[in-house]
Amino acid sequence: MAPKPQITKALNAMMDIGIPVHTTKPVLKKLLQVYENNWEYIEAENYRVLADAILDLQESKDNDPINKESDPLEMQNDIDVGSKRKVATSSDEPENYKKKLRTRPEEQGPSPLIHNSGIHAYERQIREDISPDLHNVQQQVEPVSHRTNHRATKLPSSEPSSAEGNEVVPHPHPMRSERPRQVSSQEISGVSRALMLAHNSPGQRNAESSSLLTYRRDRHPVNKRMEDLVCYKEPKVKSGTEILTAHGTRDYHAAAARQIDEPAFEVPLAMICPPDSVPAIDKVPYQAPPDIHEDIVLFKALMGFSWVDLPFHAATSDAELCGDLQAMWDEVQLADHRGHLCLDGSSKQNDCAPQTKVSRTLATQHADRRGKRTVTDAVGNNISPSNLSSVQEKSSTNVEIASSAMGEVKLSFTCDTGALDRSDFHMPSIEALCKMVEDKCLRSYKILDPNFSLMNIMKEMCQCFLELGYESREDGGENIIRMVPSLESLKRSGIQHMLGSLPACSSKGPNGHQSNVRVHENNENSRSKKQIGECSNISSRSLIVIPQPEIALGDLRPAHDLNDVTKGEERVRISILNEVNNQRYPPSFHYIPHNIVYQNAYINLSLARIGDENCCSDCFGDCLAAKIPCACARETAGEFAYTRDGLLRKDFLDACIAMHCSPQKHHYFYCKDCPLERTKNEVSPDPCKGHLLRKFIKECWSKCGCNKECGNRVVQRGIRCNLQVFFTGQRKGWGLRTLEELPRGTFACEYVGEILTNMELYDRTVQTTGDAKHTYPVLLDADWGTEGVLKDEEALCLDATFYGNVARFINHRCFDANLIGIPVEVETPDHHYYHLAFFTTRKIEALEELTWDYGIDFDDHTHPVKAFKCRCGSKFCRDMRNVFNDTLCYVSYLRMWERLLSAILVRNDGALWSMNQIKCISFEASQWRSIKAS
Ligand SMILES: C[S@@+](CC[C@H](N)C(=O)[O-])C[C@H]1O[C@@H](n2cnc3c(N)ncnc32)[C@H](O)[C@@H]1O
Repeated sequence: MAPKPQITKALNAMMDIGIPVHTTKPVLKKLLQVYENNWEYIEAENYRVLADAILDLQESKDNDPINKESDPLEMQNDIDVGSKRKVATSSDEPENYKKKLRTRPEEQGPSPLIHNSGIHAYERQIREDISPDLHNVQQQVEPVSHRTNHRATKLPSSEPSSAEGNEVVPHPHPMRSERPRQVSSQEISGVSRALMLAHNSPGQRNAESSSLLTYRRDRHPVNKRMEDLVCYKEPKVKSGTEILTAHGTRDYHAAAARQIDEPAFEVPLAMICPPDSVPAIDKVPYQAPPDIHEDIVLFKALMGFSWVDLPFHAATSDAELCGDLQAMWDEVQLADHRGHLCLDGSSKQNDCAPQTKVSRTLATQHADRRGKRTVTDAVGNNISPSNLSSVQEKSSTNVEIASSAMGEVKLSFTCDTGALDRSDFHMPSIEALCKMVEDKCLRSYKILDPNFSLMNIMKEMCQCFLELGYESREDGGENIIRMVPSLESLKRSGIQHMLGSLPACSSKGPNGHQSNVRVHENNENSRSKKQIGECSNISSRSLIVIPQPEIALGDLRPAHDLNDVTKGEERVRISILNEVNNQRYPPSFHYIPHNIVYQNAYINLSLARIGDENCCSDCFGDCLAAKIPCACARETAGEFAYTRDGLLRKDFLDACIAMHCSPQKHHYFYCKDCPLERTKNEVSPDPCKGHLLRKFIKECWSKCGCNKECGNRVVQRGIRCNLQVFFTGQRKGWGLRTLEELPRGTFACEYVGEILTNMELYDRTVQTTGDAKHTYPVLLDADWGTEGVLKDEEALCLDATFYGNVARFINHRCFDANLIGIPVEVETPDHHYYHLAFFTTRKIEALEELTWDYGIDFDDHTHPVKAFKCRCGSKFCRDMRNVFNDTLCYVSYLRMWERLLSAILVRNDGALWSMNQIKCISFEASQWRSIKAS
């Protein structure tokens, strides 16, 4: 009579691998008879003999049609476990066991439901309930109370079964010569070995698996949890197609069963080499070595689940999971004493890609055993192309999802992407892959169409994988990994269009079949990249689905050409660069090199209006070369504004700067009937608040006799500096900078935009939201004071919000900006309309941001354009919201109010100061304050 604990242990060991008590018991009984109760044989290698015997028996029974109807196991399956018999009679048990032993998915139909939770409960219960009576098991013959149908079950066997009918012929211990039948270790089936390794009890497990077991049971109880998995869908296996099955802990049965009647080799799609896509490295016809399935089975048994079954627990962070997977992987490598190629020296790419490693290793050890030449994969592991080529070209897209009562969710997918048959593919890093997917998808989900589906995201991810893989790399291209061309065309969905990931029409893949998968445009014009740039301010984590039926095609266009925002409209290229964040593009707008009239603006360009006094028709060549300045210099007091070097004359520039910086010194003028105030209140407009009087430059033009290269034609020749649009990172958005040193007085660019009337601007400002806040319109009011009463269509302004040039990127700076806007008369002698040209107020270093003073009154809350909070950083900043941060300035400001208050009191005539007067005092005070502060 065997001691009780030995029976319990044996039953538990079999339970651990899914063999129920009622199946184990009769076999165990037989074994004990054969071995004359010598437990040493039975316990050896974690009950290998017992497991083999059970499986062999089942195999022989399946092959014996006569005995199928009278299964001795069935006859004995209901073993008395004393008063707690209910465990063995659980209705779940036989069915579950049968399902566990199901082999190929084909046999199960497309989407069978496998309820394994019952098994788990059963096992747990058995452990608790095994009766003390069990030690008598081999002497007892139990009545049949419960029949289990194992007929559909197909159990694997590594060697021809020696069972005769129902007779159990155990495998003897391989290490003992006196055993009844010697079996070499090579003959041990993969299944048996896997069972042994996976289920060594702590006291018995050998060095191979002990650490793994420790990991599985102690460090990470995932395997236990995985027993609760309920598979909702299993992958469809296409004829001749190898897939990775994902059936949790019981997969070794399927793999082992496949071993019997069909060649199987499980590798992820990413590792599959099409037969003819790999150069003639290995032309020897490939024969699957007999032990490849052992590897698969062994690995799965060790891991407790196949690589696609890695459990994801809600409470497990990515980093933890990666760490766990890495640990598992290390265990597996340790456990595999045959010294397969492992990931020594692997790159960081592998840190979070255990599935790839696993499959690679299976492939590589497989290839190595055959002693054939191999190719290396992206991390330097050898891969036999012929091994991989045994997998068919075509496969499908599959998603599996499983969850347990404990709240775990398992998601795995195999996505065929219709990859191109190219040899330049390399394995991208998981980090790069994730980032690309995030960029492509998540950040772009400002709006999702109703057809959005997770499947599309997965396909997108696979496509990103490919795109990264085919991008140029720096490692010399030694690692060759091929992809299997797609079987199915990916169905186009609205989201893919929205994301810019697909072209308007589908394309044909190299293998001829239609593929909607876009081959990534690896240039700055990529639609997806445009989307990224436009939407990057959207949180990458917030997926808010807003159904929107139609997306205009124009939305898919890149916002700008990053190499040249001018689209070739200027003589120079002006690039766009963001070194601060991932917002690739500035807001979209139409680049125009010259002003255009929006609608009602009146500009009289007739040549007839230009009299002789307003041009130099007698001049020839370069007017600046003439001894006497021509008529065109009359505007600037008989001297040209420009030097022979094309710079602004110093005294002219100084005067302009002085007028700008000290407007209170009589440089303001007041309209009798201010167009600006009229727009605000047509019926009873406020008095004019004043406009800054400015000096004009007059350039020679078409009616002049000089040539185009005349020194008095600077602004009209356009931009010549090397400029760049860049992201400031100072909460000012984009800005403009120079890439070269600019001397003082250099013409940088003109402010170009739509020419609007004041009324039009007012309407637009009131109505427009969104992008409008990104620009700041300019009043062409430099000469309103001398023009008398301007009609509405003559009171003009420029708005570069929708149409504009590079000047729309120039940010504001109070007082000490490095650019100054100077009115330039070119085509018209009157000053209703003029060009606003920016000149440098000082020498500007390369890479310095260009700024100009918009002339904003930050205290004027009646202005149609609401002032932004100034972040110019100037110590002369006029924005009081900044000023109040400075204690000294605050005190000064208080003093100013004290002065103002006393002035009011002194007047004592009952009259209040006008707003203009107050502002004037305020202005002076702020200047004084600034000086004190500095
Ligand atoms: C002509 S645009 C300049 C380009 C703009 N930064 C962009 O990203 O497109 C004017 C707008 O830039 C921003 N801006 C310009 N200067 C600024 C400053 N000193 N502080 C804060 N924002 C500024 C304001 O939003 C303003 O309406």
